[in-house]
Amino acid sequence: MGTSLLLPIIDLSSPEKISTAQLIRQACLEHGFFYVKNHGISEELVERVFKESKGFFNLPLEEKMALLRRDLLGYTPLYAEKLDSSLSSIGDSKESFYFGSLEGVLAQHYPNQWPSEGLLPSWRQTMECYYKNVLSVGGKLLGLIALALDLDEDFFEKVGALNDPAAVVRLLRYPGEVISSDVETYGASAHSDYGMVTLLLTDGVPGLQVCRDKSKQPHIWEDVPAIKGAFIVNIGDMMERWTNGLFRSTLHRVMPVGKERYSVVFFLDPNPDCNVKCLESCCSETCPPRFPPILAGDYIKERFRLTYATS
Ligand SMILES: O=C(O)CCC(=O)C(=O)O
Ligand SMILES: [Fe+2]
Repeated sequence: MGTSLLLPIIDLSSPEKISTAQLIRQACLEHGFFYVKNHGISEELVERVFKESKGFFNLPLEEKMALLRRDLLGYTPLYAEKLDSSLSSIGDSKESFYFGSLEGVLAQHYPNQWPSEGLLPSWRQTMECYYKNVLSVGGKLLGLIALALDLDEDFFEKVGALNDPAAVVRLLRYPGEVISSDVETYGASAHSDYGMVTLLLTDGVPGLQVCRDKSKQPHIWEDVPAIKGAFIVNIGDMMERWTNGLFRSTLHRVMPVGKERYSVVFFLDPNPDCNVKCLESCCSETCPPRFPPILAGDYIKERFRLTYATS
């Protein structure tokens, strides 16, 4: 493994919103990655989520295949996805399960697929509870990110991003053993996340690495160790577009370390009808917008198409 990166730690319970927002600003300018502690989600709930996730991935393959991903939600088997579509290797060495909105228009259009209660009796209840909790943490964080950009705290509500947001939990399992192949395989190949902000929990097994300067070759990869109880948070590409590249959506990947690894990712993406366009405070005559305005739904659709096109 490479060198470990000491990322800033944000205390979400701090009553000092302005100074917390300042710390977030610094973290987003420098790394696009930071830790969030004291977020209010109990350790007990997190343990239950990991336990239920293991229960699901331990099911026979045919049970998991019965929940194969449809309209973005459900099970993706090993090697189904290639996050770095430029690679010639087989897909990434991981299996996953996505679930999303519990209520609202998106929940109606994209209904969740749940494992049967007969197989995993407390699964749905645990996952729904986690979804509600992590969505609330994500909303709080976006308020601070808005403050960090000198915007009103409810900016992302006002532009419609959080009105029925496209928020998704993704359970991941990386197998310990990797198939032998002539080309290098990854747990998750190099990518940046697509949305606004991502909140990640891992079981402590290493493997996550970030590349702080994607424009510099060769890429330099640094390890991001887990901190027990804290989220690893990173900025996504749509936030980078909103901020004209001021807030960084940092390249990251998961390397296989010869040990099974579980993680739980929460992607907080804007409502599909939200128009993501450069913030006025982030552009000027000398620094014009680098990205044209785009509807969040169109942007996400295209990114998913590229990720799954080559599998
Ligand atoms: O599993 C991890 O630690 C990171 C996963 C990730 O980056 C992703 O799914 O976008
Ligand atoms: Fe990611």
